[in-house]
Amino acid sequence: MPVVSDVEEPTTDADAAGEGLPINEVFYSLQGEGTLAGVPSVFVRTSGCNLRCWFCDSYHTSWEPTGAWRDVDTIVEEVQSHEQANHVVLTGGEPLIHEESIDLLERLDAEGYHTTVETNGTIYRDAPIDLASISPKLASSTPTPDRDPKGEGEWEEKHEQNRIDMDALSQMVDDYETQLKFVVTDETDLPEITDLVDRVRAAATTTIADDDVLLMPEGMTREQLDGTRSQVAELAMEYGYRYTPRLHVDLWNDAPGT
Ligand SMILES: C[S@@+](CC[C@H](N)C(=O)[O-])C[C@H]1O[C@@H](n2cnc3c(N)ncnc32)[C@H](O)[C@@H]1O
Ligand SMILES: Nc1nc2[nH]cc(C(=O)O)c2c(=O)[nH]1
Ligand code: SF4
Ligand SMILES: [Mg+2]
Repeated sequence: MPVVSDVEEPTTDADAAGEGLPINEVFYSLQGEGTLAGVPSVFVRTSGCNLRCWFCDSYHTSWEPTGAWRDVDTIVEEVQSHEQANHVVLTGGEPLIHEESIDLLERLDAEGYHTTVETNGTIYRDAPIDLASISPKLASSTPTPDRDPKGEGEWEEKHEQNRIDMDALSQMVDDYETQLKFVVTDETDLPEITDLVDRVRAAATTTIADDDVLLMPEGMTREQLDGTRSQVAELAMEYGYRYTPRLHVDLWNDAPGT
């Protein structure tokens, strides 16, 4: 598979290294996260990200971006080959760094699909998105030198500077049906979550209910989730937020294409 040149900044058609989108994988599975967990869905995973979470479970779209450029027609054909699915999840990497994601979402919408976009919430795009599944990144995601999976903390400052964009977040909340899905490492994340939710509520016109706020345990394997899920479930009850499992990890652990 041709390796994608590092895509870290939002692209325009003119900037893009090729026609279409850098695609890491397309696969059919059950939505594993959030309010639509359990729904059969085709996943389209773009490559390239503007952040570097130390725990990123999609290392080959962020720390080592890998994929092949595919045009929108080819991607839509591959989605349609999974005939049972009515739902498509566009994820990454960060899918909204690519302007061409808008074309893909428009085509999928025209074909009648329900679209979910998994996004870190730092880039706003005007597109037919049925569910914006926003996962704002907390301080505990920052790749400090002791937690850097690749180098020695070279991304720490840039990640820290770019992980929250209140304008993009509030515009997304106002324009789309939204869930705010936080990766929780332990109880020390909660004050930052409540503060961030308050700030988005103040900046947006749309009401954000407590059950639109989801706590998801950190962990890319069953073993890691064994160490986080009970505590995160208790925290959801304590704060009145929704708990979301990582159903795909419970079912298939960290198998590729799930
Ligand atoms: C790989 S990201 C791609 C979409 C986008 N870049 C984002 O972060 O939302 C897909 C989802 O996986 C979550 N995620 C990534 N690594 C994780 C981990 N180790 N444990 C739990 N969730 C994780 C992200 O927070 C996000 O909700
Ligand atoms: N089954 C399954 N559900 C998911 N929901 C969000 C995912 C993602 O990586 O964005 C994901 C994923 O990778 N697999
Ligand atoms: S924002 Fe998403 S894709 Fe980017 S590094 Fe973090 S979890 Fe991975
Ligand atoms: Mg995933």
